[in-house]
Amino acid sequence: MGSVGEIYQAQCTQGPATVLAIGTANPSNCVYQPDFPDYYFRSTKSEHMIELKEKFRRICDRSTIKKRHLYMTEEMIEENPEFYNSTAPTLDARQDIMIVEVPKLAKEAAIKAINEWGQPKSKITHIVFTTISGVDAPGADFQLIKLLGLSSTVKRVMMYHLGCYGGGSVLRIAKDLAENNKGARVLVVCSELNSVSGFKGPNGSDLHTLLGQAIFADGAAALIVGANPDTSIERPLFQLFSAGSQILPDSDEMVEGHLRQTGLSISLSKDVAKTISGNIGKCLEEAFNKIGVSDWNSIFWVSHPGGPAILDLIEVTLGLKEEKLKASRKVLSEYGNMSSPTVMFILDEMRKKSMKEGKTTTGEGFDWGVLLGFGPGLTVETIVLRSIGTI
Ligand SMILES: CC(=O)CC(=O)SCCNC(=O)CCNC(=O)[C@H](O)C(C)(C)COP(=O)(O)OP(=O)(O)OC[C@H]1O[C@@H](n2cnc3c(N)ncnc32)[C@H](O)[C@@H]1OP(=O)(O)O
Repeated sequence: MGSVGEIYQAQCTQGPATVLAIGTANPSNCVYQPDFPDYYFRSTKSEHMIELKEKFRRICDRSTIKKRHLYMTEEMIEENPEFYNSTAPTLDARQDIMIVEVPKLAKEAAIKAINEWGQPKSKITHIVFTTISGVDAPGADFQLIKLLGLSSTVKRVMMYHLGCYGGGSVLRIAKDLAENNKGARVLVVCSELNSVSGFKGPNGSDLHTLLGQAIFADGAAALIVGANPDTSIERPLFQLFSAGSQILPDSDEMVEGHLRQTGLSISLSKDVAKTISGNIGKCLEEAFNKIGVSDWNSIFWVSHPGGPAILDLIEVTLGLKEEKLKASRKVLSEYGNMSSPTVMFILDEMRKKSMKEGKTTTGEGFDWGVLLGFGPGLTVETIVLRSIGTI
């Protein structure tokens, strides 16, 4: 038997944690943004709100979103008129859907990630799960273990109600778990049904909700994360080199998500883009200082899009070349703002595009990259990524 110190050391790994697979999933109902103002005002019996519909059309047109996947179909909305009555107590009905459907969508994404990883699911040792779509006990992490048939000894971290920065938070936690537990393989999951949690009818005195109906969407993503990959059977995609988290000054009320009897009520200040872009340089400097990187065009970018105004202002403020935020803009355009899983869809797009275009690394040919999660707080999660050579 070894000394206590040796036994302790044997439990740890040589990092860094590495992404070994990515899977994504969306509900089958797909809505096209140019059709959505008609769809939304028709299904909520609000066609008489002509001016508000025109404003909504302007927001949809400016959103740069082409299509989104929404669990709530037009038929469901028509069959549940209380969902678009902004004063009806609908939380129970919303919870009944989300408690079942959030883990189900997560399962679809997780199966794809596990299949890509190619290892038996009995090797999964931990789950880190986030959603802002409903709360329950035992939680969505527990339900996912049952749905996938994972071991009852899987160690769980469930983070409810983080919002859009959650995609960064789960990676930060998974990194620590993978690097401090030898042999750990962490299933990292974000699953969101924003169309159920926050669906409301149009109301001229609640423009934040109106904006939310134009940009938020549904989706789930799952990653397998582990340190010391066995490259004879596992394929590394990105290393999670370091992780930081920051609350931005004077921004407490800029993005809020309050769970009410009427569903999730979101507020989105018009200053969000200005505040994020004004602070992002400092977050990057702190993250990359030790590595000696200060040219933000020399790294690859996986940024939560929020909305086009946020990406536009980050681009201008940091002097980024147009191609830097291309993967973020593509996911925004094809899927909308899915909240927490959006950054993982962008990571997936990044490695697939890099491979397809014959780039030398999974990060568009660059060695270093950044994954940014933004959300209520305002909170910024900054994950420094290291790409993997493709040759
Ligand atoms: C980032 C996080 O913290 C986490 C999240 O992801 S939460 C979501 C964050 N995303 C946002 O807050 C959206 C950011 N905003 C945008 O991307 C864009 O402003 C937009 C797509 C909404 C509109 O595009 P734009 O180029 O700014 O067009 P613009 O003509 O100025 O605005 C269109 C309409 O939207 C309205 N609008 C813009 N921002 C608004 C807001 N925060 N609340 C209410 N209305 C808003 C404008 O008043 C305007 O109305 P009119 O046409 O009647 O004047």
